Amino acid sequence: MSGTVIEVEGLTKRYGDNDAVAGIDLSVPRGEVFSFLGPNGAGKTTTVEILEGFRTRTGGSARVLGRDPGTAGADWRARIGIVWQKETMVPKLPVRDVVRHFAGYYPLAHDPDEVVEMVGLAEKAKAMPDSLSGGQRRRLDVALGIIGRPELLFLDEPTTGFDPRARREFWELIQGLAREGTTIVLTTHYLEEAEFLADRVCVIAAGRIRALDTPASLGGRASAQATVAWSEEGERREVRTEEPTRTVAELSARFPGEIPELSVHRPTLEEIYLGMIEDAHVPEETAV
Ligand SMILES: Nc1ncnc2c1ncn2[C@@H]1O[C@H](COP(=O)(O)OP(=O)(O)OP(=O)(O)O)[C@@H](O)[C@H]1O
Repeated sequence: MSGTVIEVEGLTKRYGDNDAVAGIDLSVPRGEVFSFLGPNGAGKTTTVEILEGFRTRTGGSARVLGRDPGTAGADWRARIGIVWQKETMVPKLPVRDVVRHFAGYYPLAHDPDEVVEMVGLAEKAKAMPDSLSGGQRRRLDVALGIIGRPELLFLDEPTTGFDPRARREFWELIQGLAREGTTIVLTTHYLEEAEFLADRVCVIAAGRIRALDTPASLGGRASAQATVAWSEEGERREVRTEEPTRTVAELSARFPGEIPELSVHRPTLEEIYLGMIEDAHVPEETAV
């Protein structure tokens, strides 16, 4: 099935005199991995929870899987998976039985044993949830988010507490789901996670979209100047240029062998992101 999964226009949410969401427009096509980035208090969770149907909006329109999330019912909810920022409440049962229990809520659920395997918990299938490590407990949350074979999966800071290998395995799991056509909305504070997983990144600050682009092009990153640095006559030299290859070729002609301590640096997603957040005049203590 093709088409648009999320369509939002002029979305607002006001708490007292605080515009938590101050007019957001966005559209997410089926099969996309769409990531929200932004400092604490930017309005990401508020936006996502409106889309999940767990918060009311003050203004604007929202369509998710063709329905208004403010009024859509249980059949719509069964098509959505959510991995919350906080641990999902689970019954006091072994991991495998918890997943089996949640599978019972969905008409098209995956095989629970397969999902336990998919999230890397096969060895812990008989363990009680409160005996799991932080990262393993998070994997159980992910299992419960995907057990219903959702068309649209919301992931709110899903890899908090994961060790690097577990994070990499999780990314591969999410890539696999995306390849199968699941649309994924990811909220994260890990820039490398957004860069690895997201087709597009939406930077939100103070309730507004500051940028929406692919990770490679965000904030003019693709065409941003590179810094070529090297050492010469005991000093560190550097040039900022849009043509680093030409600079390296010129240096190569000047030096007989290796160019001493050559480095070519393009802005990372993190540098671009931090620059945007500064431009948005967000107080430092609330930034990522
Ligand atoms: N229930 C609420 N009542 C009043 N204000 C709220 C409520 N929920 C959120 N806010 C305010 O709305 C703004 C946006 O909060 P939100 O939780 O959406 O931010 P966020 O981008 O998800 O932040 P974080 O990265 O810390 O999770 C903040 O100023 C917050 O204090």
